[in-house]
Amino acid sequence: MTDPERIPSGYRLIRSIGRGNTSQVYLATNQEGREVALKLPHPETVKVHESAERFGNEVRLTLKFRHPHIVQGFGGTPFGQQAFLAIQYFPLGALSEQLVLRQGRKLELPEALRILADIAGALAYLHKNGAVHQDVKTQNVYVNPQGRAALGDLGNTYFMAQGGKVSGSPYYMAPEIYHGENSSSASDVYSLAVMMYELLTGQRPFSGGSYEELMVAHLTRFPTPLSHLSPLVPRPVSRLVEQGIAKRPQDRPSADSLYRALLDALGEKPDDEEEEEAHTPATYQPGRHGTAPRGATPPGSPPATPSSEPTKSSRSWNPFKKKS
Ligand SMILES: Nc1ncnc2c1ncn2[C@@H]1O[C@H](COP(=O)(O)OP(=O)(O)OP(=O)(O)O)[C@@H](O)[C@H]1O
Repeated sequence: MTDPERIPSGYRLIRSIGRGNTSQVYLATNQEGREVALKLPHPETVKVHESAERFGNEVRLTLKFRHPHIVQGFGGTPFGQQAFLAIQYFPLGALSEQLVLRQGRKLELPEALRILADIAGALAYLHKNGAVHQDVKTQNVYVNPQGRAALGDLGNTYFMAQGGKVSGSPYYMAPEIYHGENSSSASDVYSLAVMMYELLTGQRPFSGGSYEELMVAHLTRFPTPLSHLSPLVPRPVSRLVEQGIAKRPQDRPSADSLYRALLDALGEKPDDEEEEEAHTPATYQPGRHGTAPRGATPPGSPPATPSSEPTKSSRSWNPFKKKS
């Protein structure tokens, strides 16, 4: 039973819709009567510095970014006993849950291309703004009943200007992360390419029954080429997926080139108009957020050091500064 004192003012709980490691999620209505997914951190989350920081990070970044394919934030409080995050509600839940309900039946090709184009677009937008998501996977993708997708869970997202971080989920994590090196936009591309392979073929490129087995798979194995398993996937897309899961980050394409190839496969052009620049330019202040490695951090993770040049926007934009 939720302590009524923890329900943010103006919100009305309808029912519980999910429980994650960090928070309990409710379907609720907000002040305007809009249905939202309301995330309330578990009491343990707010007590432990690392997890409280991660939740706070998710709140602040979700409220800062504006993109049609990033789960929209409507309101939130990052820290303290009253911490919460109200976001866009997706009645079908996470894509991973939809895939389970389909009992292994793979998505139709246009459906998969649509979802992947939306997520690649969201990722290209984050990268353009100097951010790395660090946890691209089907559990963090939400698809609405019209088949349009949004990328969620910005809890591990960080700005390249703040220095590299090490985190991810074992099925999707890039070889360099297993090596204990810093993540970068190329590590996100790897995770996206793994998800593309999964959605376009109906099977994951790398499998294993334990963290160690998965590590060996990501570091040493080369999966069956996507074009062999799904010959109907347009060749430029399957080629980019194969490049996206390259072992070396420098051999991978950009999220933007994946986005463009996916749009091309759908017969569409990039609509730059639909993007809004991330807002609230402010002075960059490193060090506020500590990324919480999520169960998969290799031992001996290095200290955070800059992994790439900050982009223009990441230098001038501080996500942690309160809106004035
Ligand atoms: N926007 C949403 N719309 C509908 N259902 C959602 C939404 N966000 C979360 N859920 C449901 O709640 C569950 C838990 O959410 P999530 O995984 O984001 O929890 P978390 O504790 O914040 O994250 P993590 O487990 O990664 O720390 C999801 O699996 C999904 O079923």
